[in-house]
Amino acid sequence: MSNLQTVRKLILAGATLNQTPFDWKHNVANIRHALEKAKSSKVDLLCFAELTLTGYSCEDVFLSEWLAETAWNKLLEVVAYCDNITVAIGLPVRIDGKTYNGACLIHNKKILGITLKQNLPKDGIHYEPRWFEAWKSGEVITIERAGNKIQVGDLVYDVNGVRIAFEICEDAWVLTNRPGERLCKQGVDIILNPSASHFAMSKSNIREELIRSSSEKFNCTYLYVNQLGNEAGRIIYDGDVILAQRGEIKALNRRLTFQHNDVLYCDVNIDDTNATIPAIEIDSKEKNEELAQAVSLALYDYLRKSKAKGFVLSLSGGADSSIIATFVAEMVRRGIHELGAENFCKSLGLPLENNAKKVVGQILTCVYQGTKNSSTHTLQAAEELAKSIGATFHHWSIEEEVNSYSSKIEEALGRSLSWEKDDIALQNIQARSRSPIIWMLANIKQALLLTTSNRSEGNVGYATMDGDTSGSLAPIASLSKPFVLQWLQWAEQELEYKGLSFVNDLKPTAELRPLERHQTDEADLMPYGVLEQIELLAIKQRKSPKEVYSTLNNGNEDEVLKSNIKKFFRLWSINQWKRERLAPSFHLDDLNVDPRSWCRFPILSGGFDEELNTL
Ligand SMILES: Nc1ncnc2c1ncn2[C@@H]1O[C@H](COP(=O)(O)OP(=O)(O)OC[C@H]2O[C@@H]([n+]3cccc(C(=O)O)c3)[C@H](O)[C@@H]2O)[C@@H](O)[C@H]1O
Ligand SMILES: Nc1ncnc2c1ncn2[C@@H]1O[C@H](COP(=O)(O)OP(=O)(O)OP(=O)(O)O)[C@@H](O)[C@H]1O
Ligand SMILES: NC(=O)CC[C@H](N)C(=O)O
Repeated sequence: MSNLQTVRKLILAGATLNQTPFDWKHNVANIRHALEKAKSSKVDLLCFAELTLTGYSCEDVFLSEWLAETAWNKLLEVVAYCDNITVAIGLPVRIDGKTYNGACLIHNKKILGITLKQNLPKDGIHYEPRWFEAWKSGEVITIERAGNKIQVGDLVYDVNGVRIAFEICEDAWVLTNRPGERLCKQGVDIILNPSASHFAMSKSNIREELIRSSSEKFNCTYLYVNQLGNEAGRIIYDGDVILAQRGEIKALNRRLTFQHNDVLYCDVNIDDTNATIPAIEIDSKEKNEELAQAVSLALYDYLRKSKAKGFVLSLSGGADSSIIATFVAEMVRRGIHELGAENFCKSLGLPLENNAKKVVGQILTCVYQGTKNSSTHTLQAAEELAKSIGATFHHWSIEEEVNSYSSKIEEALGRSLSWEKDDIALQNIQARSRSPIIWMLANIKQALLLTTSNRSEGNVGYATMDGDTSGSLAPIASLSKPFVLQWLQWAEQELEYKGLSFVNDLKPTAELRPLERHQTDEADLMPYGVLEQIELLAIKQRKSPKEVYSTLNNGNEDEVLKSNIKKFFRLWSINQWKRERLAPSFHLDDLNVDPRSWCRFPILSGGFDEELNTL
């Protein structure tokens, strides 16, 4: 930053990295790679995301002594690469048996200090207070590491006449106690915000507006850098780098890249912001498009990080399994487009293949598993879709297995089973008979079995445990059925998956009862639109049954609505155990029912009995 004193111009950069919890070799190499890029572009100040060294999602390992100790040693390795550059890098810091979430500022191979996060997120999917202590605003202490004294806490740094400070992720989202409020009074020029902010549909605009308005409010240059990709299984980070000056976005990258890292540079003038050279890349905020990109990246990261050889899917030709097959095809298309066929195949341990459809054939195996209750329409829909995307497709009947189980039970009970008496059991045995054989295929192929559970059925337990819930990854468990249905229409048109036309012509049905009974999901449950409305009020807005009713009934008595609300709350309560057993799922929507990331509810409860009786 040699010329800072006089003109206060500098090249600012943000580096978003796809890290993995305590994968030291990869994480440090990735940091180094981004650093080299920045140095060769003569960057003066480079900011990485929150907890970049360890990864954001080390969970209870953050409570150990060894993680912070190793992170410190890795930090020293990174410091040694920081010649002629100022670098901000996130890591956990352990002081007196407590862990803090820190951002270290390094200038020309010297540690200037470590800022500690003051506001810890505890809402939605965030559980930071379990692992970290919040730092008190205004406090600074000195710690010793290997004989060196280091300032930590609430710091403002002066680097060649430019005043730099931090807000660490949630520090910017809180309504009170924002560090920025105090920093702007101290005349800070640049606020750096290293973040780990999860993807949720339509959240990106909110994030950008937060950064823009922060730069205006604090009259400063504000640089925000998010984590990238599916770091640890469930949560996807957008990987956005946003630079704003005094109320104007000056630099923005395209989110959700398949690359390991993305460095965005901007020629910044601190005093005359009109002289800053904007660097704005095109990034789509359209909900269906951003979802396609996020799920594609999530599947890609999950596959390469789990080192599995591909995916196996029980493909019924219905919406849920078909959207998942389409997502896998889309992951291949986007991955090849961005990385090139060679890098894409290499990163997944696949033989080189330039044709995207053939790559899908290597990665995805789909099986239609019919019974006498399956229709030719669903078989055709499954087969046409699989063929159109290039997936490997098998078709077999599980009638023999279903009959074998049923006749053994009949013999043991000494009576015949009937649809009148044994409806649910006769449905479930079909769903369960599909499971052992498809798991066997997954074992043989060393592949991951994808389960097709969606959020609407998760709400009410409309799935057979260890039947259609079988699998080790649930890509759409946070998506509602209405969203799935409209996305498929969009994908047929906009992404040109013409093979979806048969799928899009069908009505959701489990096909578990005899065909002449014309089973449909909505007849079994309630219209999906109604279910979604009740869910929004009952789960996201946490309203009581009475409040849900009074919000939806438009002032009129509505017995059907009452009965649907009762059904929802009853089924919701008795099926918590099923949600506890769902396979790990991607967090795609901030209304999510995954008890291990978003929504906690007792497994055993009063089930709203009293509240429902007063409806
Ligand atoms: N609190 C609790 N804690 C632990 N376990 C509990 C429990 N309550 C019941 N259970 C156990 O759960 C069992 C019942 O669960 P489960 O066997 O899954 O079956 P269940 O939930 O009774 O029935 C499955 C429902 O899903 C529908 N389904 C199935 C398959 C596919 C589709 C589709 O849309 O394609 C729909 C089907 O029409 C039916 O309405 C009980 O037999 C009991 O053993
Ligand atoms: N005939 C079948 N062949 C293969 N898998 C099946 C078959 N029927 C059901 N399944 C599996 O069970 C899952 C659950 O069925 P469900 O009906 O909920 O979903 P879907 O058939 O994909 O979509 P929709 O509900 O819109 O018909 C399917 O996604 C699929 O994985
Ligand atoms: N890592 C964090 O502090 C997350 C903060 C914030 N709630 C977000 O979702 O972006």
